[in-house]
Amino acid sequence: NESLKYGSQYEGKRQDEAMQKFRENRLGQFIHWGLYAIPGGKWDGKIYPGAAEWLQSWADVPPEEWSKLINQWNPDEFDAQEWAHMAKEAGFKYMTVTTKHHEGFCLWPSEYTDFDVASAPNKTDIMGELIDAYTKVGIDVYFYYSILDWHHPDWRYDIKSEEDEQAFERYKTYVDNQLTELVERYPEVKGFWFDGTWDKSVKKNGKWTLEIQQMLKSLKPGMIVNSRLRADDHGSRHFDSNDKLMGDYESGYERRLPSFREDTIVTTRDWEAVMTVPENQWGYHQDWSVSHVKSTNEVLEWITHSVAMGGNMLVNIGPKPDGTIRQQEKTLMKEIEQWMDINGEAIYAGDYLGWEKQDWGYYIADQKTNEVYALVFNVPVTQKITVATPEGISIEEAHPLKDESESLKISEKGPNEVFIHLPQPMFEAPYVIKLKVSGKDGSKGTYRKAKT
Ligand SMILES: COc1ccc([C@H]2[C@H](O)[C@H](O)[C@H](C)N2C)cc1
Repeated sequence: NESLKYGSQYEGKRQDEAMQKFRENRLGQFIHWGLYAIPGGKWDGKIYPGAAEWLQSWADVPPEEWSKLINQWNPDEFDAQEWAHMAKEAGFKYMTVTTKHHEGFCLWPSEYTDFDVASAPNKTDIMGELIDAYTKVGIDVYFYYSILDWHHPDWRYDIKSEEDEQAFERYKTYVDNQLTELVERYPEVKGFWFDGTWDKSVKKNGKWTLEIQQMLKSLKPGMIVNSRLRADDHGSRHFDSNDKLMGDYESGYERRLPSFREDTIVTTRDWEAVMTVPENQWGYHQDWSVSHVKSTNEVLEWITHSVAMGGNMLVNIGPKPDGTIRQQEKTLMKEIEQWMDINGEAIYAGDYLGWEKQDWGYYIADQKTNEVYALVFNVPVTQKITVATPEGISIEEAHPLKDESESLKISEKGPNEVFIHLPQPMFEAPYVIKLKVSGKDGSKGTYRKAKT
């Protein structure tokens, strides 16, 4: 291990209350909103199938032309309470919203730029409305902030000249000022989700990325910052040159999940996956036929897979330019609500169990109660699931969360292996079973050692 000045600052999971709450939240809502919602993936009459919030890039729109979209920013149907209510009903425990995406447009009245809502026809302070409405219903709010900024004249992809150096110094001050402004204006914010940090200019400024983290934590003790912000002394990102995680949790899983076979190392740290409902649309795209759109059961499996590996999941919505939520996303939130109303106890405060992964689905252990859940996604034609327990641990009872008064038949399969017989007719939604487990040492049988 070499000594690094701007690498990882501590090892292991933060155990303070703020981080414990992040870890127990497990299920969050990601919101991508900005000027990109106005064209919604279409420019000069052409639909671009790529991510709608990247349309400026796909359609190669000059910044000064893209910036004119500010004159069309008028979300007159925006109702933060409605969004917060839908999110609360769906069972989201936290929410992360774009304050500023790569386009550089600020969804709050910033004193450091005119490219913000204060300079648009509709001057609503979107960040203020959202953090008030979501906090009021008990949902923790986090801010997404893109370091990459296609609008700001001092942004640089790389630092190759004295002029670049001076410009980027001005840009760093702009960012520091905006981040300070966001925490001071919205002190209930719980943490920051940084993005747009892959370019050389940021990788050459690892010290700055640590200073941002330290500044935020001094502004608000307990503040949570993702690994994607950080570069170390040598430009290594997320993990420093000694392979130590930087930031408070790993945020490398974007539209992909760790594998139970190869990646159980993730269970030794806090992490969060983020996912889109279409294959790859974060901002509003008017034509979702351009790619596969995940069904509710697919989204539920993403959520379950993340929690079963000891991580969090942010499910994304991309609101329309008028401030309303598209029907597919409203339906999805309603269906998540219906499933979470019955099965949320297996998700909230859920964690990695470590029993042998089975093809029928996932195990989740409750961090606090030590209850064990089997979440069945792949219906077995044998009409029973195999549960193989570690030495000395056995399954006493099995009750479906749908109706806990029901008991499922358990039969011996072999040493430390039982069958749990599933009800007929087979079910259409992920079926969650609460297992009553006994252990040789009297523990509740939750075998927690993560295979690293
Ligand atoms: C270069 O590939 C990228 C770059 C940025 C992203 C951005 C998306 O716009 C969205 O904000 C996602 C969370 N982020 C990683 C996605 C893919």
